[in-house]
Amino acid sequence: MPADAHAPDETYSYLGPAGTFTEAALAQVTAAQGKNWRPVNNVGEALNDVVAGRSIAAMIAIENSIEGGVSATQDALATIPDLRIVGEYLVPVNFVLVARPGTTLADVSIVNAHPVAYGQTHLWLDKNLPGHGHIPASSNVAAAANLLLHDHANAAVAPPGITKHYDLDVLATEIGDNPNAVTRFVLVSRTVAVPDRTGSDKTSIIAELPDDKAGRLLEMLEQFATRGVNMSLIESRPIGDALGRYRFIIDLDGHIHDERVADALLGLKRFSPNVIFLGSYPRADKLAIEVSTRYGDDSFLEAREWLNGLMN
Ligand SMILES: O=C(O)C(=O)C[C@]1(C(=O)O)C=C[C@@H](O)C=C1
Repeated sequence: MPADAHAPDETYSYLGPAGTFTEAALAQVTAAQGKNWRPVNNVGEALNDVVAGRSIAAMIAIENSIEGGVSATQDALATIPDLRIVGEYLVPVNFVLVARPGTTLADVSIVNAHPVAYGQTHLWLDKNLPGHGHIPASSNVAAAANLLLHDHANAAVAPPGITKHYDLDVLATEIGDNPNAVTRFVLVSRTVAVPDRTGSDKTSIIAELPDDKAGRLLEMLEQFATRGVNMSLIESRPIGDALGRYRFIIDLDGHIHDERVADALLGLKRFSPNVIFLGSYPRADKLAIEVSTRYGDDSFLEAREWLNGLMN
């Protein structure tokens, strides 16, 4: 191996360049400290690094509290096989408007911004820059860096720390539409053994309905409801092969080693033609999952013993 090359199991891919919120999420991963961090241009590239074995894991944004699910991430996780979510991280996000030195707000007609960041700042932009145009960027930091590469835009939506990395003027601070905005990130690796339960876990799955008959979605949700499994997220994404066909991105409270979650997954597997298990992993918010005794492990084990007794 050349002296400057890094071993894949020492490499973590993330949406770059340095200074993105994705990098701030990776900074929360203890195992990644002191390792090689590989900046990439999009979610697909990050996950392909993992699939091809160029990196051990990739940090990717999956949901924003204002903009909702990051569709590129949801679609990639649904279509690239053998991936596992191994951790979840939260990063508060806020934005500044930056421009080349000497620019004033009155000069700004075109704004460069990552689409998710644009979606979180459009109230401010519509109010303060009515009539502005928008050019999408591959990341929040790339939006700012682009200003110094060419003059397609005269301002960019960027993370607050951006002026540490680039010689730009800050035209406005706190331009996020909601000061409490948070982005949820996941660390994704190739299929690995499921980590042990912590008591504060989440299980992510993607499932399709068997057909387009009345009540099918309700039937799928019953698999969780009848086992006392709470969902913390359900979103639909087009499967893409025909109009009106959707897959469902679902987060469940609990771990696949919890009897109620395992039992719900068995029910789901019998019902759905395509279930993808994305992983059981510790929750970023560390909230303890409350389960009534009716749905506790003992309750499932006792019921199974009872049935075994009847059959023997
Ligand atoms: O990590 C960054 O800074 C990004 O530009 C990416 C990203 C995203 O992909 O959703 C992350 C968080 C923000 O909410 C907006 C954009």
